[in-house]
Amino acid sequence: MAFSLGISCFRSSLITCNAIANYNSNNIYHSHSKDTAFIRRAAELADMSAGLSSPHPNFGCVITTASGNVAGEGYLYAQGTRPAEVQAAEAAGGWSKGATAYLNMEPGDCHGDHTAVSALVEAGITRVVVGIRHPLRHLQGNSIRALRSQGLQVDVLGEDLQSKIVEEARKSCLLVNAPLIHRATSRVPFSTLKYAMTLDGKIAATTGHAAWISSRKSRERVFELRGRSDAVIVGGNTVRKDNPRLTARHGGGHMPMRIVMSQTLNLPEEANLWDISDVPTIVVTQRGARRSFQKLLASKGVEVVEFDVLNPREVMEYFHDRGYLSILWECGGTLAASAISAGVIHKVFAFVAPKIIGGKNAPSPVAELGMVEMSQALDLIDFHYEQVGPDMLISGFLHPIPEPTPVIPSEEETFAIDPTVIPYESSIIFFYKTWDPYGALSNFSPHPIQMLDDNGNYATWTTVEHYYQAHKFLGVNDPVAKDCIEKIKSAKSPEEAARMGRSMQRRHPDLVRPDWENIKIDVMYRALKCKFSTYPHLKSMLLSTVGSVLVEASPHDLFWGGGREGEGLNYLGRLLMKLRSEFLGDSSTSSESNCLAL
Ligand SMILES: NC(=O)C1=CN([C@@H]2O[C@H](COP(=O)(O)OP(=O)(O)OC[C@H]3O[C@@H](n4cnc5c(N)ncnc54)[C@H](OP(=O)(O)O)[C@@H]3O)[C@@H](O)[C@H]2O)C=CC1
Ligand SMILES: Nc1c(N[C@@H]2O[C@H](COP(=O)(O)O)[C@@H](O)[C@H]2O)[nH]c(=O)[nH]c1=O
Repeated sequence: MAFSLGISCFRSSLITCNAIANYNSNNIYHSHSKDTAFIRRAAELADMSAGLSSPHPNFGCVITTASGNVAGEGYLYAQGTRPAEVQAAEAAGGWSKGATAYLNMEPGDCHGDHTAVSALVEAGITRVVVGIRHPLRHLQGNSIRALRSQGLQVDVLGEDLQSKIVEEARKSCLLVNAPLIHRATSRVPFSTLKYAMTLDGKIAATTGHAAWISSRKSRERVFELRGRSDAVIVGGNTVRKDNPRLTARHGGGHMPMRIVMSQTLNLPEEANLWDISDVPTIVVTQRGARRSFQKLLASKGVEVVEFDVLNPREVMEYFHDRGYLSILWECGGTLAASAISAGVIHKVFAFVAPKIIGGKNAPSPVAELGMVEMSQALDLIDFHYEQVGPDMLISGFLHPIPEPTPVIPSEEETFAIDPTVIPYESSIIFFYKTWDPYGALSNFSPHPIQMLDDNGNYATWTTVEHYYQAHKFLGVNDPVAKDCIEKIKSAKSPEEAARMGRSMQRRHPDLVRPDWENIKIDVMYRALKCKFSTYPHLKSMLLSTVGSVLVEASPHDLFWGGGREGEGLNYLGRLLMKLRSEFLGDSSTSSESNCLAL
């Protein structure tokens, strides 16, 4: 079938085409080799839209005939456009009958229309090989189940197919959607630190002059990296020294937001970054810093966001909550060291130019990390070397890509908490973000509660999270604690309330009520009982989950959440299951006594 390779491989790298062609001509690979070669091709296709549109899940699909020829290919250009599977099936036409489809990732059926699944079924595909399950929990497994229920054979790498080469191919699928996997498993976006340095390890001359260290070709590569990111971030000093633009000048592609981190706000009044005609800029700063300068920035249309504590982790958590998937750090060594220390940098791209500038005080890419012995050095994982023009690009990971598959907690343990869960027949309901299915179980769901305060008056709390966070400081005889309660109470969002409560607790543990650790579960239970008593539809939803284990899928909160690997204590899930039992045990259960159930 000569049609296949000629048409389908024109966009692929030579290596992949050769691998497939070799397979066809020599037939030397066993079945895993064939499957993994096509899965890698699907991942390669999936990567094609990166940088063209705003980052989104990357999907690629390859359809092959029984004899191993490529009949059709496709990749998702952007969210909401025609799915990769639809395009591949159309390209394959009649050759789809009895064919195998290779998908780098399980399709996500966000809108309930099963477009990708239907396309494969209607095309007559009989086998589907999936690189990874969808990392978002409410979508995970749905399409695989739907395909299997239609009689298709579905093989998932690492589950139904296992070997060293399968693991390697699976890794390419994890890589192509690393930002989405991070979104599903951690509280911060996927961050890449990029810098250009001379052969003697300097990112600027002693004077601070840095234009340019790397070659034009390397800098064009940087434009492409920017286009693949949701935002580019620099520190105040880079703005002062370089007056950067930070735009992705790679030809009509996606433009990332620009973020400046500055504690002092001692920044120039005129700067390229304050020109927001092409793309917006956000300045994040310390609360109260140079209010007059903040006004000036606002008058230019630059958004200013104040933080109680301006550090890379808080800033990244904030941008995660704003929905950012991936961030490119193009700062100098000072901020880079701070970000690495905070554990928010996942990947490094270092362009090394074959030139020497010298200078005892010339800056280097990463400033003080507090390490004293070489044995403490951070080792890069999965590193890669590539020549770009005259420069060498070294890239690698500081942290492995997290495993997206959730670990299921033991059913016996759950039965002990809630006897309505029948061991071996239960299912798990994960909840986390309020927009997810069962998102209303989250403490961040927008359901105000009214609870009696110390003065015998009913006070309204915007969310359970507001109530919970503020109660850390209740009864403490200190004006700062009282002020903090009021601030948390009027926080615009539960995210903000949580940030305030947590950071105050970290910075001023002396202001937290002394009995907090003993009473926090009761405080939470009271608020939850009030919420679910106040809103009948929420109570019905909770009751509809009978028989299921409820797990708050928070990867970072190991007390209230289930943790990344099921290692969390899942106290929120436990309390909800306890409340469910209480509601079931007595249909006339009164509402929480301190609660004004509407
Ligand atoms: N070759 C390359 O790839 C690059 C080279 N450079 C060069 O590096 C030099 C600047 O490096 P450097 O001074 O390290 O600049 P940075 O970009 O690291 O900026 C440091 C500034 O970041 C702000 N900041 C805010 N929060 C924090 C925090 N938690 N930790 C640390 N910093 C924070 C502060 O700004 P503020 O003082 O306003 O409060 C601080 O002074 C310039 O000469 C520039 O040309 C810069 C980027 C890339
Ligand atoms: N000097 C240097 C880099 N410096 C980075 O690029 C920014 C300038 O971007 P722009 O104004 O958009 O061209 C600058 O502030 C710093 O973050 N990058 C590189 O790839 N190579 C280089 O040699």
